Amino acid sequence: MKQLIKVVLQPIHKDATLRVTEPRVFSNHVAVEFKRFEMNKNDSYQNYIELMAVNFEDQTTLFNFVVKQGNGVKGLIDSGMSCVPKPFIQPLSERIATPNARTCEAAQPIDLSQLDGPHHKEVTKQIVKASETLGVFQVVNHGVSLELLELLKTSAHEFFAQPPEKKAIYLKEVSPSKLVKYGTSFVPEKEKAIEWKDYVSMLYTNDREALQHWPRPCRDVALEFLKSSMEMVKRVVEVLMENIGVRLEEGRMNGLMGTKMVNMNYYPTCPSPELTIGVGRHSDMGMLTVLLQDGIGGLYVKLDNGEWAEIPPLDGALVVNVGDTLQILSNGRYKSAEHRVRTTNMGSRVSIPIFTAPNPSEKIGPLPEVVKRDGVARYKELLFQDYMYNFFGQPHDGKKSLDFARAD
Ligand SMILES: O=C(O)CCC(=O)C(=O)O
Ligand SMILES: [Fe+2]
Repeated sequence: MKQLIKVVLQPIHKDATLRVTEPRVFSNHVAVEFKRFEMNKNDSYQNYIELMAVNFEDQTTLFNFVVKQGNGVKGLIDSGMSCVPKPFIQPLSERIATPNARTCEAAQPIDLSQLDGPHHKEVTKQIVKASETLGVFQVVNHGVSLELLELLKTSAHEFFAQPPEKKAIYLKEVSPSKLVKYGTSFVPEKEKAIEWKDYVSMLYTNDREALQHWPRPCRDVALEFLKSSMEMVKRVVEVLMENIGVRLEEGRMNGLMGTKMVNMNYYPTCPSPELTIGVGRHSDMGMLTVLLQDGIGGLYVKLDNGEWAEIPPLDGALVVNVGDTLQILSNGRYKSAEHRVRTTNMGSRVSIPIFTAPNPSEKIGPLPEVVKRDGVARYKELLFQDYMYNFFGQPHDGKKSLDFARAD
């Protein structure tokens, strides 16, 4: 909504020029953008300035400010907003009432340096058990340097600390590269309530394109993270495949792991965390996700009994979770993790996931070896691009995404 507000200026001297470009807040719900103003020497000392007022009580204006113009949830908080606006208020069923102190098996990390040594069997067992039950575990000695983990968190903060106009160039409608997308929430146009999260995602094709197109504050560390974790991801997939009697040829393995993407998530501090969510209940669509979270915490996974447990931040550890594709390939033996993120008023949280998924043109469906043993295929065979298209077309809704692939 545009409003004309009259303001009486008392210039310091006759040729005063007012240069205020940052949005400011006059009250809880009005942000004001000043336009450059130059005194007309012939005018009297009293003058008017046209102000553009953004009324955050108007939901369309708020949506445009946050989502369409790319100010993000961070822009809202930076403008002085001290309460949660309506479009972010979750229905009761989705809210996380009290921070749940309960933790789960994933509190005990798996030591990957032991995978190819005398403890191979034991470590394999731990990975398999976690993938068959929770769908998530944490790993240490994963081959990614601890310095890099620190740098990743710093550069995520650096990216989001930039002024909105620097980030908004990567909004999907205008981004100079198809590889990079910046935004807020998951599918904000379709959601009942918007998630309290800004993100930037960087799709990997090759090193040259990553260095050319990924945003400067994070490209080098994000690329290093991707490259130094990929060996570990492939090894974990191999272990899980071996366990179900499957040996993937190199070409098929590369096809199933052909899509790689690094995201940086930013969850601004939230004035009323009990009303919002950082990310709603969902599973990831791909093979495996590797995630670095900072020390703030708030990542929850759903247990078999329907309760939620926190995956506690562990210094130097990475979270690994099973995605829908791996559930489909294994005919349901491995479970994609249903997870969600709570918000907090303790500070802004960052997390950096790497998603691995099949090439769009790759066929996915239960692997023949497993179907033969199970005597039934629980999922259909389909092109990964169809699964992906459906996944990104719906708001987060737990593991409903898998229904798309279920055998009739
Ligand atoms: O921030 C987190 O801890 C999890 C983020 C997540 O689930 C996702 O980006 O898919
Ligand atoms: Fe996720």
